[in-house]
Amino acid sequence: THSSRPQRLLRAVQKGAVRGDARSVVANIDRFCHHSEWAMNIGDEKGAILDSVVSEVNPALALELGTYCGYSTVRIARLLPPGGRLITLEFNPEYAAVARQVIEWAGLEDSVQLVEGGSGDWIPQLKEHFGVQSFDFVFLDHWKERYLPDIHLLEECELLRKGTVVLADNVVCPGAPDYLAYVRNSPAYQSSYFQSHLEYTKAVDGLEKSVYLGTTDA
Ligand SMILES: O=c1[nH]cnc2c(O)c(F)c(-c3ccc(F)cc3)cc12
Ligand SMILES: [Mg+2]
Repeated sequence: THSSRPQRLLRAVQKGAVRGDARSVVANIDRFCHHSEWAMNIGDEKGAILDSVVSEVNPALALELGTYCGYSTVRIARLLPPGGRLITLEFNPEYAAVARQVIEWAGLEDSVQLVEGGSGDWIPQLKEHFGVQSFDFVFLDHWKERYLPDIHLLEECELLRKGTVVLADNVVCPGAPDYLAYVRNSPAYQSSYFQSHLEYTKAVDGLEKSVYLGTTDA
């Protein structure tokens, strides 16, 4: 009946962070991961790059694939403009349960909608279920094998518009070579790489930022 790592991470937030203070939730998760247990949050170094891209896009509507414990969910949601919304998809129910509580501790539950389920099943339902047209910003941080099929699915479901920014974590470690080859070679994207380090370690990792240019169809 031992706790899980996500549950220990949540306890660290509830113990150390100020309720309603998103910055302190982020700081306490980073402290926990630096000093107690590594966890696969984007972390402070790559998180600063995420913050700068989100601030530049200033999305009214954002999508995150892969919530985990809600660390990047909080980083993104705290930067949304008034009325801005973030939809985040998580496959693992245990992660989702922890993430809901982390998001609530940060006081961001009103601008975040967490959906439990697989991205492959949910992406085709987002328009009718949430009444969304297209996303201004998409963050890929779920599973490297899903990056390529899911960006194709987002295109097919017309959930991207000219100028939508797609940011992908872990393009080096664990790596998503097929995804990188696609966004870097497709005329539909203007792609750029931000070198950084794997969260809480010295290993190299990076983020790929890809701006959707739309299709050449008439
Ligand atoms: O599966 C993942 N989904 C989303 N993000 C991840 C991540 O940021 C990681 F560092 C890692 C990771 C896990 C173990 C390692 F040894 C290295 C990276 C995995 C994921
Ligand atoms: Mg990641």
